[in-house]
Amino acid sequence: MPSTNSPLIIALDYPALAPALTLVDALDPRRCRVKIGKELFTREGPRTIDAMHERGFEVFLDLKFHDIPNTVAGAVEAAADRGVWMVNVHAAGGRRMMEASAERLRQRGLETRLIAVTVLTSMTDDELQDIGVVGDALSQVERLALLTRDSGLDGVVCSARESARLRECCGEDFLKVTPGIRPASAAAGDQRRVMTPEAAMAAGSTHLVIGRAVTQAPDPMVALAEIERSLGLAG
Ligand SMILES: O=C(O)c1cc(=O)[nH]c(=O)n1[C@@H]1O[C@H](COP(=O)(O)O)[C@@H](O)[C@H]1O
Repeated sequence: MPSTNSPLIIALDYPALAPALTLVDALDPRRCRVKIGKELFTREGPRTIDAMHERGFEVFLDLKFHDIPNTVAGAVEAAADRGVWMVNVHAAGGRRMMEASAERLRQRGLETRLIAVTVLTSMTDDELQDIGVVGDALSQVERLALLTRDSGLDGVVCSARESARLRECCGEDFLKVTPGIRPASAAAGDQRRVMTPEAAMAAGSTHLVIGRAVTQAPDPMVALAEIERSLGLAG
């Protein structure tokens, strides 16, 4: 499978495989990776992963596992056995859950990257208070990122607004996968902690997850090319 140096991950949030393939067949696996999330996976299952691999794309399986250690380690192992490039869990599942998952991949010699969601990019400081979190999003993300790093994972999902802080406390190599990416002209929708692609890369994000700004654009390929141009990536 050809690997790509592009930081771009296109979120295939579609209700069926057919429209996802329509987009993917216009994309180039040397220019981006793709993300399969809860909606597409629940409707169409593991064949979605195989369809992307057949087309040469590396896959981020975004199912955000959050359960007891034994269950999550088994789910992470199952994802890795399907050959995905990256899989995620919720850092709120705690140290033992994350350690068990990372250890399972190591024992099996599986190279799938394992990352943890810190604070969802749709959440605000007020919403964190509602669920009993003391402190703002930035300090909660930092706390969970350090826990994730100490549990032996490869990185986190966070908003780009936290990338600069995490670069300082967790280093350049620790993956900072950032959704909530919005070109200046795009609507935020349900996202709250958003940033433009250029600002996110400058802040230290290692990967940008981009969904509706491309998939819902009048011409997705024009929208993607514009993002690549803004980042100085060869189109
Ligand atoms: O883990 C994720 O990918 C994720 C974490 C997070 O905190 N926020 C977030 O938006 N995501 C995902 O990233 C994608 C963002 O999509 P857009 O808002 O359309 O760009 C969706 O597929 C979300 O499920």
